[in-house]
Amino acid sequence: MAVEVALERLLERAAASPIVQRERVSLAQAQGRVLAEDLVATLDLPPWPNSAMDGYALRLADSRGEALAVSQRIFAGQAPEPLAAGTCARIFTGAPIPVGADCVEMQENVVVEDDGRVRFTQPLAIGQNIRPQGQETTVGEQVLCAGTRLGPIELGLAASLGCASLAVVRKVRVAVLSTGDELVEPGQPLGAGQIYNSNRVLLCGWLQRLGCEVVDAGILPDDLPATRHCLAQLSDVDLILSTGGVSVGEADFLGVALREEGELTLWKLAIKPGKPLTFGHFRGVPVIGLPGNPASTLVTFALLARPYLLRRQGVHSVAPLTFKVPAGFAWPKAGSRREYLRGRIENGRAIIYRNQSSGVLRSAAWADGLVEVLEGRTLVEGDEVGFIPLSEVLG
Ligand SMILES: Nc1nc2c(c(=O)[nH]1)N[C@H]1C(S)=C(S)[C@@H](COP(=O)(O)OP(=O)(O)OC[C@H]3O[C@@H](n4cnc5c(N)ncnc54)[C@H](O)[C@@H]3O)O[C@H]1N2
Ligand code: MOO
Ligand SMILES: [Mg+2]
Repeated sequence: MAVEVALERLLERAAASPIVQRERVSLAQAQGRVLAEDLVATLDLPPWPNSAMDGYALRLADSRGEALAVSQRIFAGQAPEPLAAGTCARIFTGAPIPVGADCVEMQENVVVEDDGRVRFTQPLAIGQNIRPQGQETTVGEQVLCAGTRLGPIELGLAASLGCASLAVVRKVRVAVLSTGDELVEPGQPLGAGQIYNSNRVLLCGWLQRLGCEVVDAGILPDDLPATRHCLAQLSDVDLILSTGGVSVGEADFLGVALREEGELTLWKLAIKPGKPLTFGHFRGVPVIGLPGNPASTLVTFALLARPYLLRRQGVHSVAPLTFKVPAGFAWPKAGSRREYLRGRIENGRAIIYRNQSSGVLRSAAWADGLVEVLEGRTLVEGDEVGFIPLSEVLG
């Protein structure tokens, strides 16, 4: 199955079981969460016309070559008096424009005479250097729509409108399960045939950055009854996200358990790394089985599980931006699966890490992005490839 078809199916399933509960959280807690209702402006921004420059506010009609006396000084944070006819006001950036003034001249363009009067030497225009009331938004306007993922910019915008808290979608509860008899947690001694569990910390950290509630379900041995038992225990989560045990080996039991007691919807995608990615349900609970090789885990989480989790929370735009860049490498042999190589941009071209084995997580630590080579494609240097910055998918 092609990657885009698998993604479409996953997103359909996600949209069919949206997280509907919502909660109100402070702006500080809203980082990475998803807005549950439209944010509508309850004030104009700016709330009143204000000066864009340090200078002098005046009524254009008063500047007939005559120098004007300064009748008041207005700083940001002050409420000015109406402007006395035939005078100007000293004004600073961000200060409210006094009633009666219709333009601001920056101080660099005026001559202050010995008696303190101000002469305007340059042509002036009505509205000059004035930021009008409501230029950014007016009361009642929709500023952010429900389903927007909240980052520092959106939260800054909400703060500018005076919001101290926002209604967000409840966190998705995700159980992280590492399967494999060979796995040992860092800090423990390593026995014969064992390796350290790297996927657990990778996924738990990534999910937290995504705004999920992580349930660490630990290490699961390669054993069918244990797999069944473990999946059955995780009945109260929104998603079981496992690694390993999805290929065709005699110790790969996740797919077997799903076939027996649930539903196996997706398996074997035309993606490299990540072919055995598995999606299904166990007694009604959605399960995404990521392949165990760490680079496969990373690629399939970024391109399939992450969009699924965002869509469950009602996010509309879930696909990462892909840039077109010239390849700085040749690809003489076409593959039958779409490849996501760990790479970087150097001198405007995509280059790839020397070892693209799906067991080599170091390739991703070296990389700034995933270089997409379509199935059936060969490349010579300079041909176009896709580039997905890791920063697009890691947050
Ligand atoms: N005969 C075939 N063998 C394999 C196929 C195939 O089509 N036919 N597919 C290969 C591909 S592609 C992949 S990817 C792997 C996926 O295997 P599983 O998802 O079943 O994962 P495991 O076999 O359990 O582990 C694979 C590999 O990753 C290491 N691993 C697992 N979990 C972790 C972890 N938490 N931290 C670090 N490393 C982990 C594990 O030790 C294995 O080396 O199957 C191929 N085989
Ligand atoms: O798909 Mo596997 O992830 O090539 O190694
Ligand atoms: Mg296996």
